[in-house]
Amino acid sequence: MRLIQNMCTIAEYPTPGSAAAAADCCLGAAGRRLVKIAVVGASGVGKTALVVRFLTKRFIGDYERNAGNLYTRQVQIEGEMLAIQVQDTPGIQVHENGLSCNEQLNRCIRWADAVVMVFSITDHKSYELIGQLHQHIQQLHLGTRLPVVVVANKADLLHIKQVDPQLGLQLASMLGCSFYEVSVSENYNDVYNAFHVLCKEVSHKQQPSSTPEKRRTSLIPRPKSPNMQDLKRRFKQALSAKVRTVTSV
Ligand SMILES: Nc1nc2c(ncn2[C@@H]2O[C@H](COP(=O)(O)OP(=O)(O)OP(=O)(O)O)[C@@H](O)[C@H]2O)c(=O)[nH]1
Repeated sequence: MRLIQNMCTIAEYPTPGSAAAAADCCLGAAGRRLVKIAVVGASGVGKTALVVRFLTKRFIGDYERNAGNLYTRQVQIEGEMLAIQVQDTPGIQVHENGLSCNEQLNRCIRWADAVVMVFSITDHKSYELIGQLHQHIQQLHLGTRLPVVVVANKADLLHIKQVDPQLGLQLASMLGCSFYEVSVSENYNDVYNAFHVLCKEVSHKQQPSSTPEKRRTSLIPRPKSPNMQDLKRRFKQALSAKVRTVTSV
C-alpha cells in the first residue's frame, strides 16, 4: 500500500460548497474513489499517534502540538482500491458552556465523509465530551447520518485507567457508532480495523447499489425467464398448427 504524505493544514481545504470542494467530492488520485476521514477528540488522547500508526504501522511516542496535518493513502476495501485522506486535528477544549470547536475544525468535520472520535481511558473528561462531540458532528451534517467510530485509546495504561471499557461500548452503541478499544502504542490491528470499518461504511454509502444484497432485493422485479416446459408446449402447438395448414392445402 502506497503512502503519500500530503502535509497540508485544514486551512487549505476548499470551503464546503465551493467549486473546488465540489470537484474534490469523490475522486482521489488516479480516479480512485476518495474517502475523507477526520480524527477528532480532546487534547493528548493520541489522535496523531493513531493516524501515524494507521499510516505507517509504527508507534512514534512524541509529537509537537497537533497542527492539523492531512495524509493520503491508498487502501484496499473489499477488493476495491480506495484513496483515503486522513485529517488530524487540534485537541478540542471543553469550557463550562460546552465544546469549543473553532471554524477550522468545523470546516474539517463538514469536509469529512466519516469521523474517528478518540478518547483516552486515562482521561475521563476526554470520554465525557464524546456525546456532545457526536451531536456537534451530526449538526454539521444535517440530513445525512455520517459514519462515525468511537476509539478508546491507551488501553495499555490500565493502572491509571479512569474509564471502564464497558462505558465506552455503551456510549458508542447509544450513539449508533462502532467501538474499538485500542492501544496505539501496543497494537496495530485494532487501529487498522477501526479505519477499515469506516471505509467500508463510506464505500457502501457512496455506492449503495454495488452491495450484493442490494442487487438481490431490487425493487423492480426481474422478468421471469420462461420455463422450458412452456416453451416446448408452445413449440409443439406451432409445429402441429403448421402441419395442419400444409396437409389442408
Ligand atoms: N501509553 C500510551 N501512550 C500513548 C498511546 N497513544 C498515544 N500515547 C501518548 O500520548 C501522548 C499524546 O499523543 P498524541 O498523539 O500527541 O495526542 P493528540 O491527541 O494528537 O494530542 P494533541 O496534539 O494535544 O491534540 C504522546 O506522548 C503519545 O506517545 C497509547 O496507546 N499508549
